[in-house]
Amino acid sequence: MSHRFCRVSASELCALLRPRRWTVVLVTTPCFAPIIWDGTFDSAILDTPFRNTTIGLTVFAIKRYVVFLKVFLETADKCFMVGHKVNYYVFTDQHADVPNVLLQEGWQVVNLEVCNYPCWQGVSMHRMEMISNFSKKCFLHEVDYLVCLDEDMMLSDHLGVEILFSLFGTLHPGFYIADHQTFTYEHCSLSQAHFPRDEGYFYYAGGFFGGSVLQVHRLTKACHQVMMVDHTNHIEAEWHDESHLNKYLLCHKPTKVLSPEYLWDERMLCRPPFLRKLRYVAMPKNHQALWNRGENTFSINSHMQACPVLLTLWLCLSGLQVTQLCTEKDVKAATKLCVTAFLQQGEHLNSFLQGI
Ligand SMILES: CC(=O)N[C@H]1[C@@H](OP(=O)(O)OP(=O)(O)OC[C@H]2O[C@@H](n3ccc(=O)[nH]c3=O)[C@H](O)[C@@H]2O)O[C@H](CO)[C@H](O)[C@@H]1O
Ligand SMILES: [Mn+2]
Repeated sequence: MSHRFCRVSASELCALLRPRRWTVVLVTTPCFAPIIWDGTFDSAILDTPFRNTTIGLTVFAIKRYVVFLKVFLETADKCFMVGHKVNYYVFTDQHADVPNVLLQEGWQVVNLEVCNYPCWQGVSMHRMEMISNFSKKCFLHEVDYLVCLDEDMMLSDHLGVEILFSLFGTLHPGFYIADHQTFTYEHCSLSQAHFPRDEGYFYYAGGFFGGSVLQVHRLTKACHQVMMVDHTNHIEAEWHDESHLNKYLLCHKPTKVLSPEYLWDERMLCRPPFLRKLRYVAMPKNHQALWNRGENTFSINSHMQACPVLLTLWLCLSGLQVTQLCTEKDVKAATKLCVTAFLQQGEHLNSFLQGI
């Protein structure tokens, strides 16, 4: 009987056994859907089967959000689906202010006239209705896939066909390493977005989802319908369309999941070393300037009383001034991100809390 050992010197053996600084990231969901990170795909191989594919990108620039459009389009032109055919669908009520951005040959911007809603929640939530309506009316005949993005963001690295599949969602950057218990699913049992606490593996971001036109049509139609049921019952899910998107993706598992490379906010979050690329990042946003004076104004005191430690903590971590948290939405976002801060800064926070 022969022993088949390979010859390894003592120093090589030491090197092999020495623990390395590996970072383990999840690359499939429990349903075996791939989770897309840098290094898990090869664009050169993937581009060929998608050669004749047309991709539709939906983006909303309603009211003052039109100010973000120029940078959004300019950066998308450089990074989004390079080498493939893209139709940009810009839903807007501000036609006169849509910038004339020179795009790659064959690409086009299609302006879609839509109405606005008095508050930002209304605009954000009605995106589902508008995407659903236009999917049926034209997208189904014009493109193969739809990518539905927030517009107050910019592309900062390659974002290509590796994301395409029948239905995909993006891990929310605030919760990709968070404990399942902290996910901000809708816990009010009266809402259609209600999510039992012991279900769901991932928390998805409202600002980046997509898939085949048929699947996106189904998703947006279903989300709109349940939001209307909530509306009739005078209920609004805490995270609006994002809450309903999460509920939908619990019941209809995505076939691909995008890592937080595909949605990040450098001002709010510490970038971990394993996040090798940031492909789509938040632009700085001043809510006061975006909204009309008096609209959505909010007194911080009531929330500070409700949750003073969380808010103080978040303010310290983010370096924000109290005066910058001027709207209810800001404070909600602060509280949501505070959970992340707790998880990411664990050690520091313990000592910080002891000092309070
Ligand atoms: C990055 C991300 O995951 N963002 C989600 C998050 O908040 P965000 O704080 O990112 O929401 P937001 O203020 O960016 O609003 C969502 C989007 O609606 C559009 N818009 C909004 C208001 C307006 O007056 N005009 C206008 O055009 C615009 O395209 C914007 O990007 O949670 C929201 C629901 O609470 C949505 O699910 C967002 O997609
Ligand atoms: Mn946004």
